[in-house]
Amino acid sequence: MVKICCIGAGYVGGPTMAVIALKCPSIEVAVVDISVPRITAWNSDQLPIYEPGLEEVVNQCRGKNLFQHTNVEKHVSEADIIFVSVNTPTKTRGLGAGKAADLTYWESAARMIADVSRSNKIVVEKSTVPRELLFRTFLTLTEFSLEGETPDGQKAVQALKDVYAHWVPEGRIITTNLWSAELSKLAANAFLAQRISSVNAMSALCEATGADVSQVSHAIGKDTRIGPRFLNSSVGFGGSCFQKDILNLVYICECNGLTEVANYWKQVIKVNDYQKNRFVNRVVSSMFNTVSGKKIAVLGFAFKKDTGDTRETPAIDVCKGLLGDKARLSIYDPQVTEDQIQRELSMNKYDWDHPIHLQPMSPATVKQVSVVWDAYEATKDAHGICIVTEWEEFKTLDFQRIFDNMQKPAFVFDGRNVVNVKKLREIGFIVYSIGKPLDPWLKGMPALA
Ligand SMILES: NC(=O)c1ccc[n+]([C@@H]2O[C@H](COP(=O)([O-])OP(=O)(O)OC[C@H]3O[C@@H](n4cnc5c(N)ncnc54)[C@H](O)[C@@H]3O)[C@@H](O)[C@H]2O)c1
Ligand SMILES: O=c1ccn([C@@H]2O[C@H](COP(=O)(O)OP(=O)(O)O[C@H]3O[C@H](CO)[C@@H](O)[C@H](O)[C@H]3O)[C@@H](O)[C@H]2O)c(=O)[nH]1
Repeated sequence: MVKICCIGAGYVGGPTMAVIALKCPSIEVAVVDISVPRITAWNSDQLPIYEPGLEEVVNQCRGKNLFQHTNVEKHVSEADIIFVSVNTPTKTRGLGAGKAADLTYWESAARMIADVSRSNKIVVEKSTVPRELLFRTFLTLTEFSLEGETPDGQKAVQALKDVYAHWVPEGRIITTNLWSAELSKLAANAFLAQRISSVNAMSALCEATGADVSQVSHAIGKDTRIGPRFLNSSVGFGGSCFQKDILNLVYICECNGLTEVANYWKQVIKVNDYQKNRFVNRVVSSMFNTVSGKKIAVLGFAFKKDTGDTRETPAIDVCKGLLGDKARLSIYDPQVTEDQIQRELSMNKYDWDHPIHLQPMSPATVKQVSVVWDAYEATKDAHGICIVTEWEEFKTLDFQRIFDNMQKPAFVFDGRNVVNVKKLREIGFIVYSIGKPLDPWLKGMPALA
């Protein structure tokens, strides 16, 4: 039986291995991690990650051909194929700070593989690691063959293809050289993020002119060369990948002396920051230029719907912006705990990407923030509502009931275009919906970042 071991039981390692186990009953999959709480959670009914369908997949395979362990060395030494999916945060200090990947965790995993391996191993890199470093680290630590060019390398490529061929059609498994693979990954995310920054840049222009960004997206999406997907204007993109991958791309460009290319991609992040600032400024300027002491309900904290993941979520910047203006926040998200929200709001930029067990145990609680388990509780007596994540349940809230229980004038700031603006205005709300024609109240209150 082929044995796969995955180092890192996080957002990538956990679900990827669950799918491999499901699709390949003939392969034994061990997921290992240095974090005891994370492994304990994977072995419990409360998985450490929320994703629709994940629990069902794990339940089907756990104990059969899918196992989660903390004994990292044992399972690495027994495996034929080792996936590395440890975290590679953005460096916070030193060379490449704010751009390059911090490879501390990755290097320790690589050293451990070299230490415990007594037979040939295929190492599959899932972490975002610059190929030069990968190459050098393994070359110096082991007798290592890289790329598909050598006969051993070809065998490794075939073994990996055989795993994916269990469910991916042959024609869709692409093999490339290492630089192409690395740049493809970074470019895919950079292109997607650029698309969102483009539509978000249009949203500002729509507000200034009276156009409706949803209509513009719909119209341009009809052109098959553009396509309709990934054109939803928002308060900004988040998630663990887009910003980090663009920063990596920028770093590679700069290392190659390509300043103009680096600046082009940097602009995607700048527009994303602009969009988050613009949203906060709209809130503050609409509410008589001050939110000091006012209760603001924040609906949604995850970086997108259907996940409890809060890494780089725009909610962090929105909340910090409002807290900076001394607002009191009441936050509700169906999948994010109070501890997680408090942790995010008290953490420095980039610290989030370190494993949770290496973060401060009890982060300082942000006193102006309360976290509640119900949208009605969050909005009770609030002066304004900010919708930051597009959870389906926010579309079907009883807004009349919410309006009746709020301070007046009652404001809704929809950062995800989920509410029915017309209906809410009829109820009596003053509504701002990103990229939509402005409420008469908001006209003449320009919110520039
Ligand atoms: N999140 C995504 O969708 C995504 C997609 C593609 C690639 N990536 C890349 O994959 C990597 C992992 O991302 P993630 O989102 O799963 O991160 P994560 O923080 O959720 O998980 C990483 C895990 O690795 C563990 N770990 C760290 N060092 C270890 C070691 N030496 N031995 C054993 N375990 C160790 C940590 O405890 C943590 O549980 C990152 O480099 C990321 O950039 C992420
Ligand atoms: O029209 C859109 C689509 C997305 N978003 C936002 O963009 C961010 C990223 O969304 P999405 O790409 O769906 O989530 P990720 O899980 O970050 O997935 C991205 O990053 C992964 C890790 O690299 C890749 O595997 C995926 O292909 C890539 O889409 C989120 O904040 C979304 O709310 C928008 O604002 N408007």
